[in-house]
Amino acid sequence: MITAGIPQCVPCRPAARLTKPRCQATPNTLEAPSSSSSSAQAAERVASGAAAGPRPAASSAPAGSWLRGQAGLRGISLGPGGILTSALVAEATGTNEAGAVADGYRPINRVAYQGAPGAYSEMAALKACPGWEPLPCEQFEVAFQALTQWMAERAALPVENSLGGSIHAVYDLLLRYRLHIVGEVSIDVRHCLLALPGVEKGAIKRVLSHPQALAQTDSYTRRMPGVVREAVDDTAGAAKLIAENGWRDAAAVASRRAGELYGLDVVEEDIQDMKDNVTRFVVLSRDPLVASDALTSGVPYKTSIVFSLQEGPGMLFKALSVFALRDIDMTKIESRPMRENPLILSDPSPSGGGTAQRSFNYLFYIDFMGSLAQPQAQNALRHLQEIAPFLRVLGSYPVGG
Ligand SMILES: O=C(O)C(=O)C[C@]1(C(=O)O)C=C[C@@H](O)C=C1
Repeated sequence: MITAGIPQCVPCRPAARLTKPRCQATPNTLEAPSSSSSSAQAAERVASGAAAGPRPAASSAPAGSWLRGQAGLRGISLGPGGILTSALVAEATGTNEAGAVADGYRPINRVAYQGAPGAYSEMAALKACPGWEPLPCEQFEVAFQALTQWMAERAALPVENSLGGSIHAVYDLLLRYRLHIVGEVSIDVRHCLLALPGVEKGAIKRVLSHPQALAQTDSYTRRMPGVVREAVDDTAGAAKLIAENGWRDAAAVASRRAGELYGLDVVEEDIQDMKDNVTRFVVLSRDPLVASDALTSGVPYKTSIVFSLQEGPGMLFKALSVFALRDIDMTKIESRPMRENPLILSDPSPSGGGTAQRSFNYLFYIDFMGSLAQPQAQNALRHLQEIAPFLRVLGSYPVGG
């Protein structure tokens, strides 16, 4: 089963051509479309596969339930934390599930990201969508929900870091939500140790940050005697917590900009374990890019896919050979145990007496150079489909820096 069309893509409205934002939202206020949905538009989107939202239930859901969320859309306040939460999404839309086009909806140039203002993800969001309004979201999934529910037109999510490796939670969400990768950006992550003004390094007993940032500064913080490391939702959120609570025994691992935003001083800069510390983000949209644009744009493209394999010897080798045979350059491979169906039980030995062998059932995520508009990419995916019970194209997009 291929769940995004190969090779044809559903045309989208590219960001560059979006009209002026419908509303000028005041800071901390998020306005969402207020009119009820057009069931015809929604049905068309469901049929085309362009609509976004958690699956598998959505594709078979009656139109009424698909549209349910749109009826209650209205302006909401982001609250004292200034951050969008799952509960606020549900309050604004009546649901966390997939949304659809509301009548009279005009796109708002807003890009969702996970974390508080000052998070590295905010830098990535603004690098991907310069001049757009950034929308801070409490968790990764809230950013997916914000895009699904038309509260944002793009979302920027981290997928891998040069020190910490892949960010698996985002890979899992890419599978659960029917959104499309339309771009990528990388950010140089330069961590600072931030503390309230006047706090000496020796007085710090707790270091707070995002788990990835704690991992990226592991050697540094291990050299701080008696320090306890505490994981929080994001780097900038750690700085904010320290400032709000006046914690003089704590420091945050976060960006210089987070320190400036929340009034913390830089105790030490560039504390990441390796000087080069780069995080790659994908940019998501509800619609895929138009495949044919890749042929005329003259820029190199990348395609991201996810697939499962039949059981049997050499299946992964066969899967990878569909790219090698066509000289297609694979830039990334990642495997994740299938959450829904994680174990394969094989029979005990025929001679009897053995116990069943248990191994993992995997999903494979691959990025390769090339666009879906190119015949060799289409042929490779057709070939892969012969041995992959499940195959989905996550997106075909210009290579970013
Ligand atoms: O906490 C932040 O500032 C984020 O943007 C999240 C995040 C991540 O999830 O990897 C992004 C970049 C850095 O690698 C550290 C943390």
